[in-house]
Amino acid sequence: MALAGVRVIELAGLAPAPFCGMILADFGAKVIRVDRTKAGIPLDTQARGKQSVAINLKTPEGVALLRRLCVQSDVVLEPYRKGVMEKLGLGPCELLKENPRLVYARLTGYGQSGSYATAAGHDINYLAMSGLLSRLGRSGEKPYAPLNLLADFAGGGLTCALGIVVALLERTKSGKGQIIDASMVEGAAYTGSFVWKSRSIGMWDRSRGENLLDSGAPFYDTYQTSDGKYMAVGAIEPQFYRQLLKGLELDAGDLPPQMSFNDWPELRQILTERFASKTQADWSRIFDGTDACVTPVLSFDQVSSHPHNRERGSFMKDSSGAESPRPAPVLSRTPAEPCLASDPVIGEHTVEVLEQYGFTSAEVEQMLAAGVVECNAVKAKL
Ligand SMILES: C[C@H](CCC[C@@H](C)[C@H]1CC[C@H]2[C@@H]3[C@H](O)C[C@@H]4C[C@H](O)CC[C@]4(C)[C@H]3C[C@H](O)[C@]12C)C(=O)SCCNC(=O)CCNC(=O)[C@H](O)C(C)(C)COP(=O)(O)OP(=O)(O)OC[C@H]1O[C@@H](n2cnc3c(N)ncnc32)[C@H](O)[C@@H]1OP(=O)(O)O
Repeated sequence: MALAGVRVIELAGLAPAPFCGMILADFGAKVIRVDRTKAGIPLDTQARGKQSVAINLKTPEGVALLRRLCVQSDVVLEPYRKGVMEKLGLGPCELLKENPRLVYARLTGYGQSGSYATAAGHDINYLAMSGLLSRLGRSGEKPYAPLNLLADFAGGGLTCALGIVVALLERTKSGKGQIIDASMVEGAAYTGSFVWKSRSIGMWDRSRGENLLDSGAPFYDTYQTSDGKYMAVGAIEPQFYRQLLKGLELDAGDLPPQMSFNDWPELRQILTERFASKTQADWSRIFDGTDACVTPVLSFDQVSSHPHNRERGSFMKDSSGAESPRPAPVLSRTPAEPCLASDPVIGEHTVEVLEQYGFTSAEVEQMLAAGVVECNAVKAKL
């Protein structure tokens, strides 16, 4: 796999850093998640392919141990509030001095500088600060955050993974590591570069929810079908819009012009009534194989059995039968090979990993006895 041989130390976090670590693991990196001792139930749902060591970083021995792990690793990924790692004596100055090849990735909401740098926050706050949230939502309604996808995952975990891969690539030339300051505000804003930069061509001149791509246009929206499901319509270009009308058995001559903003409410009403007259399966049969840009809005239950997704194997099952998306994108020679085994329990690999990193059995025993590290066995499932 593309990242085979890359060793990553991921400090356990809430959602974005675990996703970043999972991407690296899916593409072949060896990712070791550092959990707290006495942590209880693991809350990381993005742990695929990782190993877990439990270390008490509130002890000098725990800190010294982590430093030893970082000396022999390529990447450290930390998701804490600014200053937490420095307080522990694990800041980039210390770690890069000991391992100048280390890529030190810091994934935070507000970044490592600026007046909000130390403030707590979550996806919705970062999205708000990026400007994007002000543009999301329907006409006349308040701004609406689309789950925690944009800041935590697109602007956070994914962007940080890009930073890590780029830094690793650069290291092949310079031989040097570097610090990555991944702010979710900036990552989300960067993901939204199209929105930012297409203001210059008037894409967002109207209020929220009244533009071409923000549910303002009736030909770029969702419609309920007679069985309570939905269809997604993205028929922007005139040639595709004509196919939409054809599938709906509507005559362009009886309708207002496609791009007449003032007539959009009337057009939306016509499309709403038409879509409500048949089931989702009926509409799918009508539009499949056309260029009308009309697709069913699939539920999680429907997604993997849809013929297109099934043909590509876009979703996969783990050893417990749970379904999830296959890693993307697909590389032709060295594709991701996601681990299908169950996620690690906290501290499951403590002894194994420490031995791999050169600790003697006596050292490991001593740290276990002193509560510096913890090793937990997987409970058998009956
Ligand atoms: C919207 C998303 C978040 C969604 C996550 C949800 C899935 C979950 C969030 C809450 C969960 C629920 C909750 O826990 C209650 C239930 C618990 C039950 O067990 C299960 C059900 C629950 C309902 C549970 C269910 C779900 O899991 C939840 C709903 C996001 O937006 S995520 C993005 C968040 N932002 C960031 O990541 C930005 C960067 N980070 C930060 O700004 C801060 O870390 C953050 C997130 C604000 C948290 O601040 P906090 O004060 O808690 O921590 P820090 O200041 O960073 O300091 C960390 C301290 O921990 C020490 N430490 C770290 N590792 C170790 C170790 N191995 N050993 C010892 N100590 C360690 C570290 O030294 C720091 O200590 P100090 O404070 O003394 O410096």
